[in-house]
Amino acid sequence: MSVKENFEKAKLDYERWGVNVEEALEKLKSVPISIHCWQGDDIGGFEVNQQELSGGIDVTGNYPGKATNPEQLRSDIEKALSLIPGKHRINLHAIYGETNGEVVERDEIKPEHFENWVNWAKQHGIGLDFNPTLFSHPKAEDGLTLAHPDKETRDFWIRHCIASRKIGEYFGKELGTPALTNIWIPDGYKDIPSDRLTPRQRLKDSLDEIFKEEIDEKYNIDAVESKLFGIGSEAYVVGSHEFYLGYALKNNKLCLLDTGHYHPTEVVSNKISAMLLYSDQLALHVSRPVRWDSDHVIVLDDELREIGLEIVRNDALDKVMIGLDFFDASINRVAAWTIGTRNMIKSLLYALLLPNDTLKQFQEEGNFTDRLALFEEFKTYPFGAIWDYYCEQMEVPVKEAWLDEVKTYEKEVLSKR
Ligand SMILES: C[C@H](O)[C@H](O)[C@@H](O)C(=O)CO
Ligand SMILES: [Mn+2]
Repeated sequence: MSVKENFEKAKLDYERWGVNVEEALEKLKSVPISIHCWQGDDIGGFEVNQQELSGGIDVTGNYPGKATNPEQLRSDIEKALSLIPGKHRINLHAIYGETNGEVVERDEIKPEHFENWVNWAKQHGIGLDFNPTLFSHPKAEDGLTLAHPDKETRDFWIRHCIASRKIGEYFGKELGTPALTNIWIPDGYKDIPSDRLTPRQRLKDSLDEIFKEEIDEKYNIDAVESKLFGIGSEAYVVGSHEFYLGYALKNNKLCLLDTGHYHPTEVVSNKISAMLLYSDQLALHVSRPVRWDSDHVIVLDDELREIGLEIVRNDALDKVMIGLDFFDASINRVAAWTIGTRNMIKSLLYALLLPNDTLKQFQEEGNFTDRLALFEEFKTYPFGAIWDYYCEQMEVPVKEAWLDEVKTYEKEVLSKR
């Protein structure tokens, strides 16, 4: 049977429960996933005076072929985009600027250093998102940046964040879609602090300074990303969830929830509905923490499906800005992007294909038997046939056919680096 014939047959199963499959596919097409560029080069970046990765994050593995310059990185992203259905966005860090061999300090980065990225994004009709980089730098060596006790150090990072928002604004103006500029800092302590308040007070003041200048949200949207712990900040992280939740609500900023930044059994899927009652939008870094914030490539597991469900059934596809944040250097990096991003999209499709209204009604009626029965039966509905058809429609490889393309690319391009 052809992909289309399989689809037509599968569609009937879903339609019996009132699911409009064509409508689901149309909706899915309009959802951009912000794909993080840093999977392609193990968060190295292109600074002339490149430093070792720091900030309590780590990339393990040494699979050959990583991108070592912007052209290679863009070419690898293009390859991945050609294997992922839909129109997506690319998320950059400040260390991915291009400065023509010149050392440009982080507090002096300018839109012009990202001109090539913007031209490339225009060529591909995609949006760009941005992140200041407050790690892998001598001024962040002791693990403190915006909360640093030393004013000069703090001011340096404040200027970096201000410069980053301007770059976000530039992306938004040039590309006609607002950039999400997300601030994540590593600040914290390895051991039990004697004062938790003072660093948080300093972080709050630094953020106030960074956001002093209003930037039109048509061009740039600010987000702040919390964390629970990192390597070297096991006992205390200044920018905790409660810290940023409060800050974001009070200052009309977006909270960015990274799925690896909570206690091992604490799930982001359960936070989405609660937070959307109090803020119009929120942002995600979807990652897969294996026992810690390990940033494994996301798989279609229960939590990823639950995240998709929470976004879809709460009608929040345009309220939750979905970004990815994983980095695995032990496998082909183009494959890592492809697997992870296809999984994110699959989770949304899975959610769009559930009879969500019926399931909600069961719950309201106290009919928990039917609720559980349907949840479980739908797990073996012919979801794959709908997904395959979507891929075919979007002109990307069906099933694992994309893997052959990655292998060819590895043979012809990556292995020659
Ligand atoms: C490189 C990313 O910005 C970084 O991973 C950050 O988002 C994070 O999640 C740190 O743990
Ligand atoms: Mn993150």
